[in-house]
Amino acid sequence: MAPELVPSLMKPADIPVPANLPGPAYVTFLAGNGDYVKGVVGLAKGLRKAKAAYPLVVAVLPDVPEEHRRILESQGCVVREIEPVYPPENQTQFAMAYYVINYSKLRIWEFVEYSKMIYLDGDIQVYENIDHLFDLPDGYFYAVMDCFCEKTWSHTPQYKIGYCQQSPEKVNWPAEMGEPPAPYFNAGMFVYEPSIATYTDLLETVKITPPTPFAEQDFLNMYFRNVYTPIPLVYNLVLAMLWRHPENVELEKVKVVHYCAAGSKPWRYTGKEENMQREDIKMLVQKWWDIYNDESLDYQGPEAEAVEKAVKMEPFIAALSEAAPVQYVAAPSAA
Ligand SMILES: O=c1ccn([C@@H]2O[C@H](COP(=O)(O)OP(=O)(O)O[C@H]3O[C@H](CO)[C@H](O)[C@H](O)[C@H]3O)[C@@H](O)[C@H]2O)c(=O)[nH]1
Ligand SMILES: O[C@H]1[C@H](O)[C@@H](O)[C@H](O)[C@@H](O)[C@H]1O
Ligand SMILES: [Mn+2]
Repeated sequence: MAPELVPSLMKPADIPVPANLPGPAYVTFLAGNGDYVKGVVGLAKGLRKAKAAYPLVVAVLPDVPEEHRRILESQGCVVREIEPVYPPENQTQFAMAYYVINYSKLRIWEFVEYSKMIYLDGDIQVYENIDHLFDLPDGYFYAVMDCFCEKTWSHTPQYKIGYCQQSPEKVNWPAEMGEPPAPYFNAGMFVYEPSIATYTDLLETVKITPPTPFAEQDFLNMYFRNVYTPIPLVYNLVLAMLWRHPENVELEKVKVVHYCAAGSKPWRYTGKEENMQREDIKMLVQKWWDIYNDESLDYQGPEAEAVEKAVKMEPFIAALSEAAPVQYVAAPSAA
């Protein structure tokens, strides 16, 4: 086989990562045979619209039907089956039933064929490119701070006294209650590095950690407390922010929307629940549907993708050959 030719003038950072070396990727999680698959299809199309440069991996539990897996693959997703993770035996009653399944998300630390990943819930939509988050320094856990004001938080002291880390000046944390709670992130979106050492330790630690209401979200907050680095809320707009802390939200700057408020999942939206008749909510639900229904955003297959990449490279190659005549060196043959 003839040796491949590569231009010797490429700077190391410009050389595309070879397919067999770990590169960045997006990852989401899918459980069951219900309608969350729609959320993931929407997300795949949203990432395509935002021209994300990296694939979307879907970590699926064994109960995701074959038909849903095929839909995801036909949308260009990489489907990876994971085993469920259960919290310590007979203690699941301490976590909200609805959230128990999310412990399985811990398996995504095992995906070491990727160097860095952005996890996104299936009820998230990406409206603007966020690939730059992959350039954040390694060794930290990046996520957006949560809001404590919705009823889902009613079991906590924060909720009871009306304290929220999003506007700590509104209700001060009383001195007699000790230190205010450490910064707490919403686990619907985060940037992390897969690692077998971390994965093994996460699974060992979860086995000896009593479950708490927000399940893996509480657990991840505890586990990564020393490396947690908040990022701006434009990277995960928890919808309740719109009515709980409107002064903190600049909606036109938001890149990532998390449809987590009760009644806001676009594919289940009826408009009946509290706050669901707000104009901003109706607009965001419509925006989600516009992407979901846009056939031009359907995956066109690997050939179309390769052509698009080649077109993107054209100006770069033209500039290179203008700057200096391209010299080619023989790359070592894989054969
Ligand atoms: O039947 C289901 C339920 C959930 N999911 C997946 O699990 C994710 C989390 O569920 P929700 O988005 O419905 O939950 P919330 O956004 O209200 O939950 C938040 O709190 C949870 C606590 O367990 C998790 O941390 C979750 O990532 C975080 O966004 C979904 O997006 C989806 O990716 C499914 O695939 N099928
Ligand atoms: O992860 C949870 C969930 O998204 C709830 O819907 C929201 O009210 C909470 O703030 C959050 O912590
Ligand atoms: Mn969610």
